[in-house]
Parts: sequence; C-alpha cells; structure tokens
Amino acid sequence: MDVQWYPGQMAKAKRLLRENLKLVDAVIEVLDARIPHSSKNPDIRDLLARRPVVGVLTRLDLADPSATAEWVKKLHSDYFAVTAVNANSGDGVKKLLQLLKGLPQRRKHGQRPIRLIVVGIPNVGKSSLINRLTKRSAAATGDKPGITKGKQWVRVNEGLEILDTPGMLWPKITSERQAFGLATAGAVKDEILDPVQMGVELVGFMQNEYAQRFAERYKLEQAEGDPRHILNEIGRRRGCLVKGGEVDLEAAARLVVKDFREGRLGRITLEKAGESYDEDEVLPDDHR
Ligand SMILES: Nc1nc2c(ncn2[C@@H]2O[C@H](COP(=O)(O)OP(=O)(O)OP(=O)(O)O)[C@@H](O)[C@H]2O)c(=O)[nH]1
Repeated sequence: MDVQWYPGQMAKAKRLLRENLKLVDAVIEVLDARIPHSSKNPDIRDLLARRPVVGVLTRLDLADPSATAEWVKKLHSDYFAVTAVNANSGDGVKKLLQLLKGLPQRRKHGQRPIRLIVVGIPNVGKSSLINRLTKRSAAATGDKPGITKGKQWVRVNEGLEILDTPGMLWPKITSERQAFGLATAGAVKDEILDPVQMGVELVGFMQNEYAQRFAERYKLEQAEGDPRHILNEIGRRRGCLVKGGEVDLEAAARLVVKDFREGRLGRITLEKAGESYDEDEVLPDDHR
C-alpha cells in the first residue's frame, strides 16, 4: 500500500511547521469530524512545545451529530479547548472565536494580538477555516489534497492574527481501518486503496451502522448480504455498466464513495469516540 507521504516530504513539513511555530502563541489543529481518530496526528505533540492547541472538528454538517458531541467530549483532555464547525457555512465559528478569546499570549509583547497557526492533515478544511475566521476568500481551497498556497498574517479581530499558510501535517496510517477512513474521507489520495475495496468496505460499514438509510438511498429491498454483491446491485440499478451489460464495479464503488463524501448518504461518522483504536491490526513498518 502506497501512503503517498515520503520521508523527505514529512521532514520538510516538520521543518516548515517548526519554523512557523516560532512565530505563534497558539495552534488550531483541524480534524475531520467524520474521522477524528485518523485525522489527528499524534506525532506533532513534541513539535508544538507546550503551546496551547485548540481542536476544531470540521464537516460538522456531514458528520453524525451525536458522534460529534461524543468526540468533542472525548478530545477535551487532549486540547486547550475543542469545538466543531462547518467551515463552509461558518456554523460554529462564533463559538470558536469565543474559545480563542481565552487563549493566553506566549510572551508579553505589549498590546500585540495573539498569533495563531492552523495545522492539519490534507483536505480537512484548513484553508476554509482560515477564510471563515478572516472573512476572506483568498486562501486557496479545493477538493484535492495538498493545494494550500500563499503566506502572510491575516487579522481575525483586534486581539487575534492568523498565519495565512496552514501547517501541513502528515497522516499517520498504522492500520487498514485508518487507511480506509482517510481514503474514504478524502484526506489521502484515492489511490492509496483499491477503489473497489474502498467501496466494498464502505458498503459493509453502512450495512452495520446505517442499514435502513442505506437501503432507502439505493432503493434496495434489503441491505443485508455480501457487500460486494450489494455494490454490484447498486451498480446495476444506477447504470454503472460496461459493454455487454455487465456491472462496472469500480464505477459503482466510486459512486457510493462520492455519495458519502457529498453527504448524500446522510450525516455519517466513520469512527466513533467510544471505540478502542489500540487493538487495530498494525501494518508493517514499510507501510507507515
Ligand atoms: N461540507 C463541508 N465541506 C467542507 C468543510 N470544510 C471544508 N470543506 C470542503 O472540503 C474541501 C477541502 O477544504 P480546504 O479548506 O481546501 O482543506 P485544506 O485542509 O486547506 O486542504 P489542503 O490544502 O489540501 O491541505 C473543500 O471543497 C471545502 O469546501 C465543512 O465543514 N463542511
């Protein structure tokens, strides 16, 4: 499995982050509310050097509301404060601004505003959040991982400034389950997983967690049974066919994953706060 992050890239990301951290009083770590466990990078704690970190779960609108509430509670002990937002619409940003008001300044610099950097793995909504906080639309946003550009201080309000360049964190993939979550949520390139495998796993997950809603969405008489077979059935119904009328399973898989990403399967969280992540199957070192 190719995880798309190479040691050189990671070293560069770390170096940049270390440089930028020298400039700031506090950090916002952006997590995807649909995969809070997998979008959190446990390796950065040392780099942050005791700076207060505010955890922000984006995609509030796409995640399961009760799961998000539980994650906010669970993550509380890891952060200075935690909250959830919709970085597109701005829902929850007012509350975040309230929390940011409580941040301490690192050094006494007279009256200068508190300086912040936004960090997170690719495609979690860092630029969207910066744009929301600064009410601009200049920071580049896009649905492909890794397109953030530009660099300057931007004023949020009289007490707060934010670095326009988000800090890029590398996803840490130690289990197949994490690979599935990160790829399905779009935080790593799709190529990390075989598309059919991703689709089959997503169907299996939906069968276990949101069976009724899933059956309704695809007008399936029943959502039970072999996930591959169900995927085939979805492909047939949706006209994902190759010459000769056979189902194009890859097209069907891409359709289901796209429906998930765009919220058409409803509000879904792939990782629940109450689950244990310690016992995940650990991938061999060369896959991390
Ligand atoms: N529905 C929804 N979409 C969001 C939210 N936050 C971000 N997005 C979308 O997710 C995509 C990625 O957002 P970006 O802000 O570019 O993410 P980023 O972390 O800066 O991405 P990189 O530059 O790749 O690291 C965009 O299409 C956003 O519109 C959210 O809260 N809800």
